[in-house]
Amino acid sequence: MECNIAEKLRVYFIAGSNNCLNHEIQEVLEEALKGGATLFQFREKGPGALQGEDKEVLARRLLALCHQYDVPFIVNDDVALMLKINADGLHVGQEDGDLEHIREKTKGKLLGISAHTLEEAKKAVALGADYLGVGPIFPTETKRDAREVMGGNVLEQLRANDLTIPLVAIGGITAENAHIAIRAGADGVSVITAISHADHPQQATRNLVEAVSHSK
Ligand SMILES: C=C1C=NC(C(F)(F)F)=NC1=N
Ligand SMILES: [Mg+2]
Repeated sequence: MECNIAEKLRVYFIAGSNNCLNHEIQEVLEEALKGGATLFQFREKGPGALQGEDKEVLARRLLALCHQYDVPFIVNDDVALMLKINADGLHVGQEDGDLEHIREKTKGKLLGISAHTLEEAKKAVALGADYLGVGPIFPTETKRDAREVMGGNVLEQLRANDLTIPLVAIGGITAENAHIAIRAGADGVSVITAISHADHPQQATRNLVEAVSHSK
């Protein structure tokens, strides 16, 4: 991953097959890529999520689509799948099993780790994360076990404590509130619902790209 990671985090679309209501995930992803999404995370979990072979087949198809648009493909949680399909990176939460060796397991790949507090952020930096996912910034319907809503506070606290690692905000983010996360110190925003539930995912993505670039 030669590119500037902070740039890649600008509009980070995250989805699994069960997040896409109006269209198939492949259609939604292609629309998001056309709309300027800079990174994609395959997060196949929760009710109705695919498993095993079906999950791998879908992952391979979406990875190929991302690479047609020169956008890196990140896998959520599933290290084995990430390695098996040679994805571009992995995103894990602090509770996702033994993180002690996660850096060596993901050598040469992009590694994102979730952080909800300054302490968790420092731990993730020590583990060798390339970026941190910080949130939930606003209330979210998507992640059922989300921690308490934080607004821009933790982002500001991380920057005030001289953390310079690339940060992406997550949790209830829309084109209307994205500027709050960027002004608080995030390099970009990640979204599930704002794109996956949109009637027009390409326009929804364009709106997010605009909102982020006008907040810088
Ligand atoms: C729980 C999560 C927190 N942050 C992120 C990301 F935006 F990628 F950093 N992805 C997740 N799945
Ligand atoms: Mg997780």
